[in-house]
Amino acid sequence: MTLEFRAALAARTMDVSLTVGPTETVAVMGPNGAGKSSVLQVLAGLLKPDSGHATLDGRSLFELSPGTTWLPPHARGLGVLAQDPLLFPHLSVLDNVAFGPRSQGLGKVASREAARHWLGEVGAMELSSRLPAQLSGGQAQRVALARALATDPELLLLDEPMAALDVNHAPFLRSLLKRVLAGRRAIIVTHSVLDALLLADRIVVMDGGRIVESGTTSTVLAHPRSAFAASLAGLNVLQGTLNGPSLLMDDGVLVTGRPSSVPPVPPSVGGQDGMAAFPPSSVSVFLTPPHGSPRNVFKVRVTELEPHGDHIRVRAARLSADISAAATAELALEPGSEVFFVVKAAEVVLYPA
Ligand SMILES: Nc1ncnc2c1ncn2[C@@H]1O[C@H](COP(=O)(O)OP(=O)(O)OP(=O)(O)O)[C@@H](O)[C@H]1O
Repeated sequence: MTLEFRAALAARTMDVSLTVGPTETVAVMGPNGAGKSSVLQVLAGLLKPDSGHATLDGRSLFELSPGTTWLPPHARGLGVLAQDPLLFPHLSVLDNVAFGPRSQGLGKVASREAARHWLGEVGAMELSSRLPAQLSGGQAQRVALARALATDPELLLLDEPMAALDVNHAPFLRSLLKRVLAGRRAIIVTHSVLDALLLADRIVVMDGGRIVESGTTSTVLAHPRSAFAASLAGLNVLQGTLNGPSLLMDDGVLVTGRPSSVPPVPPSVGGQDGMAAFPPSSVSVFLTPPHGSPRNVFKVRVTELEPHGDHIRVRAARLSADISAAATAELALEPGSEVFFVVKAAEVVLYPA
């Protein structure tokens, strides 16, 4: 039993197909304007696509061709938690949470009982009689989570739920979400790799209104295929054609590496599209090309220098190197410098695209 979803909307250049299992949490990630929120809006019934359909455990949420079904938001069996808690300002915390069960036809007493249960689950029982204006941002978000869960939704939609919280409140909500998402079906839009790591079973990367990559969180971070996932994973990633222990890039540069073994990937077939990944910390920077052991040498022009932990990150178009401040000074690096990025073959992991 799953969520099956497909939607295309020309006005937002969106065309997405997505399946989510009964107890799966999927993180939707991608650059600004990729279409992540639009996917949630279509699922929530707030944005109508040109075509597509969605079924939740066999029940149709919408079907735009050939017939037309379009369930209104409240009839979809969803819980929504956005960046803004959007609580009803005139209702107490208890009544905000009781609102959903009450709308589903539960009696007043039973609805309040359910609300108390969920307020207890999110550690907000003592806030029951307050009005939303009397809550901190973190408290309001916890109440909004209780409200989203109180209707026992078949699918929880979370749109950057931690984004508006300060650094002190975010960890608490994150661990709370980890607990409540276990065994539930959820889609979380997030810019945070930490949220994806801790909360999601699978990452879907969107770009330009389409899904460009999808896989278990660990696979996507270990073997990124899109530029966005590579940046999330903090890796340099190059694209080309696999041939034995090397990758031939479109510009004719040959990258030597070792086939990936974790998780197992099929042995590479010559001529197959593939990727080569290596961390910026494995890259050395030279002013002249070095000789010796099997190493990959990329002639590059430095575009940017920026602090990165206790190192300096040297950026050059699609590659980055992390080197010490002393080495940066010794090489007299600055934007525009022509240098050689050097990485040992043993540090480069090759895998199919
Ligand atoms: N209300 C709107 N009306 C028209 N176009 C919109 C509207 N909201 C978003 N868009 C457009 O739809 C596309 C997808 O936007 P969306 O907000 O879904 O992306 P996103 O991945 O959630 O971005 P972000 O990370 O910045 O929130 C973008 O091109 C955006 O400009």
